[in-house]
Amino acid sequence: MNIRITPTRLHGSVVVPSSKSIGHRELICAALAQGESVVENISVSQDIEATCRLLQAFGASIEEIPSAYEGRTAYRVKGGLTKQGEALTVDCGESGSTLRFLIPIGLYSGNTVVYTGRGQLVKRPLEPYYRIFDEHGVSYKPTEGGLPLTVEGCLQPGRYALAGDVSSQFFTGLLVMLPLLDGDSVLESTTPLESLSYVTMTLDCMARHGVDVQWDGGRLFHIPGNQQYMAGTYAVEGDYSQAAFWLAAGTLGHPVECLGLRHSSSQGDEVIVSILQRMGAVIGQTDSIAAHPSQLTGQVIDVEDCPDLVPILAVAASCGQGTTHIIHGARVRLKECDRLHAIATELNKIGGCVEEEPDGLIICGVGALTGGRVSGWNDHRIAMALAIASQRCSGELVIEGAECVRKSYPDFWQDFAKLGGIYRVEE
Ligand SMILES: O=C(O)C1=C[C@@H](OP(=O)(O)O)[C@@H](O)[C@H](O)C1
Ligand SMILES: C=C(OP(=O)(O)O)C(=O)O
Repeated sequence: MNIRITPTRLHGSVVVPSSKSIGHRELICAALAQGESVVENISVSQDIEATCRLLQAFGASIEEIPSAYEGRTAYRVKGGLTKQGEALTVDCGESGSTLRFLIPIGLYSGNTVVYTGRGQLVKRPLEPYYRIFDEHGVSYKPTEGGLPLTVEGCLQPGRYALAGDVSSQFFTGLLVMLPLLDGDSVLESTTPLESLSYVTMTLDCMARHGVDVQWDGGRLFHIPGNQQYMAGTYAVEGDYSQAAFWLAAGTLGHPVECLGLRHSSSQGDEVIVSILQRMGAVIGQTDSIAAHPSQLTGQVIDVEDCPDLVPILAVAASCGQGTTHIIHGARVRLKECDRLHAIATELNKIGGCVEEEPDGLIICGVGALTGGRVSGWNDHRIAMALAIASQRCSGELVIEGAECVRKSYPDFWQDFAKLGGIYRVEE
């Protein structure tokens, strides 16, 4: 599906979807708990559906119940993983989180599991797990280095060491599972741990479910064994990674207000507010967060801890003035597409001036863009960032493959229209 946008300035209020990252974690902790939990205020997306699918295959019961939040879903989750008779084949869709979070849990469930997926997920890195499996006697069989991947065996309490510069998702996967084993474990990052805020978010969620990890902020995590997840009820807060698109829109056009966000969140992407402010944005924070039209100027932006913000930051920087240098973003090449290359290519097609570096971008603010045809690269964050860039285009902008927003934000185009965006769908 292509979307043809007639440039206009967005304005108004939007209730942002609830956090996908917290949603995955809450569903997993609930599925590991004995007893019944309710996970409230879920924004259903393809990635969240993938996590539910896998947890159900591993034996958890997940049932949709009426939500107290308009347009949202609540899930009643009855925990308990069971060994099934035969090998399970599970479809992770395109969700890196689902695959990496649930591989250790699949081992814990005692099943032989064949993990399948689509798009880039088939090739996204899994080597840190392979090294651990080699050291700990777990058998695994990838297909041409990727998915489908068969994993069989079990993990014992012990010492686990893995690189921290590929994806923090491996740490989350192990951190969530190791406390269930019948002895203590130590998890070590052999490099500085990137995307650290996502690990903190994991520990936060585990703590809410009564599970403890000892961590002094360094590279070692001490994980007492024989712990149990407690069931509970939790309503997921708004998603800062998604709010980032609307806040950037507000600085480029007319004021845009985001509702549903929590101040002092465990989400590292909350930093979008201070990054935009540093670029010169006027942002008001009350119960909601509102961005106002502002002249943005170039900055050095370190994205080590907020990789998902890169596409929209590249757009904001292009629409400002001066040079922005995005640094520590090598991992951003390992997402749904090579996001450094994709956003540089597409912005340059429409009058931007973006240069790729091995681990970052140099962006010259050009203020205004031309419009034309761009690709969404089958990557939700590229498509959504380009949609916001349309505000500064002098002519129509066609985004090819715009349906990819379903991965994280199926209502994105509806919200775009609610904020005054004008577009036509071209099949
Ligand atoms: O743990 C999570 O929820 C996520 C971690 C990040 O990945 P990396 O740790 O691979 O950077 C982020 O990019 C992804 O969208 C969600
Ligand atoms: C990279 C993302 O997700 P995942 O790694 O879970 O596929 C994302 O949502 O931008």
